[in-house]
Amino acid sequence: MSLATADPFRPPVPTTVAHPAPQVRLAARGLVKRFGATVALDGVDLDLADGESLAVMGPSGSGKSTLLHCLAGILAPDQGGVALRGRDVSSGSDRERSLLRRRHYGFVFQFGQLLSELPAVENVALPAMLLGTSRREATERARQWLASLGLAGMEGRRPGELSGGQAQRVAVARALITGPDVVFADEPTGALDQATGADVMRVLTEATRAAGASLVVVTHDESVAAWCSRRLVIVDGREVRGPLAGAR
Ligand SMILES: Nc1ncnc2c1ncn2[C@@H]1O[C@H](COP(=O)(O)OP(=O)(O)OP(=O)(O)O)[C@@H](O)[C@H]1O
Repeated sequence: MSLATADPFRPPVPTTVAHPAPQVRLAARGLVKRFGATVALDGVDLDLADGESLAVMGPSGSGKSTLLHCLAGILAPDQGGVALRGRDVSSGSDRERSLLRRRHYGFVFQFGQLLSELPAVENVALPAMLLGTSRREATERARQWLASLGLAGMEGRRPGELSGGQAQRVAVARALITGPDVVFADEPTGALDQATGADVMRVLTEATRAAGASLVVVTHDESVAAWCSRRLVIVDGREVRGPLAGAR
């Protein structure tokens, strides 16, 4: 049995349809990014398949966040490129990359980055409204997402009235409400204790997979990476392969 959804905006419901073999969804080739004299990325290649979850690991300052930002179109690489379903998405203008992020990507950050003055339901509904969905429809979808992630009854709470783990669940719902192709998470459990972090990773990986999105997680933490299907280790802006990679 697999999980799929006819309407990508709604929480997934179980079905029994067969899926075709996974395809490469996001591909990066020869990514180089410099900040002045610092070479943050020094020729990174990457293929992310449909439904795959990838942990990006490595020491502090190795280029993990820079890689995530280049993959997600937040930064333009100095050399190389990124393709989403075969279409180049790294060379557009700031505005084009901003639209790309809104339409095709979801984001979960270390501290959630929810809007503190808005209740949870409005935080979740906002990305759908920015894509043109009516407030009523977006609010209904947001309620469904919050309920499906275990937050029924907390729709009206502001971020300051939620625990860290609850706030990250809201962030996961907000990342998924637009039916993204890829969800990017930068240290999503960095502000949480071990048990709460594991709970957030379970929700993040299960909900992302069920929604048909691929996932990229930047983390220092082996126990967080263990939730992902594959890992990429970078040191000094380059991928490290082989047994040493697992030891880091
Ligand atoms: N906006 C920037 N301006 C200048 N240097 C930067 C900038 N962003 C990143 N760097 C540098 O690029 C290198 C890679 O940084 P990056 O944040 O990608 O590393 P990281 O692996 O995510 O680190 P951490 O685990 O500590 O968050 C570092 O030397 C960093 O100082």
